Amino acid sequence: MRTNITLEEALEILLRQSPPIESIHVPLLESVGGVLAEDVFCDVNMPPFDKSPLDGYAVRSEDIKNASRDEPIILEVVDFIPAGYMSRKKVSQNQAVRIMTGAKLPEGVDVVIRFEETNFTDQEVKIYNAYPSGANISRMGEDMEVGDLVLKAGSVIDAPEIGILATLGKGYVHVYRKPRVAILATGSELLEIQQPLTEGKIRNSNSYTIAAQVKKLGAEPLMLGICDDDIETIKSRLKSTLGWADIIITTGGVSVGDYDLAKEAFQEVGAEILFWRVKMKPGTPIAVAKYEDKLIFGLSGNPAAAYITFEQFVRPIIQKKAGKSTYKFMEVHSVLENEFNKISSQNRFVRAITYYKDRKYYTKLPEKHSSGVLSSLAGTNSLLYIPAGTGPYKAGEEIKVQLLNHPEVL
Ligand SMILES: Nc1nc2c(c(=O)[nH]1)N[C@H]1C(S)=C(S)[C@@H](COP(=O)(O)OP(=O)(O)OC[C@H]3O[C@@H](n4cnc5c(N)ncnc54)[C@H](O)[C@@H]3O)O[C@H]1N2
Ligand code: MOO
Ligand SMILES: [Mg+2]
Repeated sequence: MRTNITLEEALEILLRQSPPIESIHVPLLESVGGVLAEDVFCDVNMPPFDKSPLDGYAVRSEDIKNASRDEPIILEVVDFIPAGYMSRKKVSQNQAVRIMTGAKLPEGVDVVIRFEETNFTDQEVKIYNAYPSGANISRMGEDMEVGDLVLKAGSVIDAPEIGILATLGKGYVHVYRKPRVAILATGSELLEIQQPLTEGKIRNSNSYTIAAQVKKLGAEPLMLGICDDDIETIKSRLKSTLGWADIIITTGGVSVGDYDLAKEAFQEVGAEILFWRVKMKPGTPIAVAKYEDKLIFGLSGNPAAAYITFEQFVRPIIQKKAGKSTYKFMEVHSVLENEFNKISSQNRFVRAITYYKDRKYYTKLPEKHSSGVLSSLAGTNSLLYIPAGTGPYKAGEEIKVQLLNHPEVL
């Protein structure tokens, strides 16, 4: 078992263990928020024909090359084309057709002129300017052409992707199945959230925080509830979900206490511990085990430690298993608004509120930041990363923060 490893080593070990899960075929609209499991190539030119982008007159540039305000050219109007219809006529010398936005251009024309720049009757149209050949025409294939790779496997499906797939006539699409994430809170001090508090006990907040984090990523959480610090109970809960889950997350019981039994339980159900303890605060004692193609994350019981280690380690793995190709947080330079005096011997993540104003990022740190404090995580959207041995940081200093709502390419 590897121990006391760096953040980078931990992430590398985890990413290596996490190929995407299988794909499923779903109706188009059910794929919103999912990850595309296939490259999508264009099999029809868009637009499929040269079309008018304006309501106006389609003409031949040749006929109007001498047009001017003083000496307009008069063309005979030979047809009228609404969108969705086609003209059977070929436009000849000194002729024009009245054409609506989206309609297919008739043969012979090479320019469209908007109504506002003309004067017209039912029979004729006056043109006051010359236009180069090709002016105001949407060319066949200018949006997408047959053979173009329009969407790559690994892209997240949002509204524009749905529109593209619809354009290509795809009623069904291959997406990766949502990762299934089981969540178990260990600790004999824990009560279910509706239970009244009794002496020495606290309510299980971790399972809910983590289920919310899982849901936010579009994965499927399953809360396994709470269980005592008893190895047989922990093992039986793990076994009950090994068949269903792609990822299991436990909280509590990963440090060195007499009742910290998570690691032993992982091993006794047949999982191999990949590492225990990472050089970071909070969440140092994180333990991760592998069982077949599943990962079991043993996160610290301390609420902020569990939250932050989820964001650093579980989140990229859920995203990679979900088929995403982007799973690293966006990091930005920001101006620290209040000082941070603690000098840490460990790499440290500090919860933060970062906002953008007048073309700069600014970051505020809440007063409380210990790993057992949950309340001050509320409203935070970023993490200040403090490498071991650096600091103290003064107000006004430039720092780097991770923005938790902006994953980018690894
Ligand atoms: N002798 C040492 N003691 C500790 C060390 C150490 O290095 N040497 N490390 C400390 C650090 S750092 C952390 S982090 C914690 C990790 O503890 P565990 O993962 O073993 O978690 P527990 O002991 O079970 O609980 C810690 C804390 O969190 C509360 N908790 C647990 N589960 C929940 C839950 N579901 N919802 C809300 N709160 C929960 C629990 O009551 C404890 O207060 O170990 C230090 N000790
Ligand atoms: O590593 Mo421990 O995270 O909470 O202080
Ligand atoms: Mg403990």
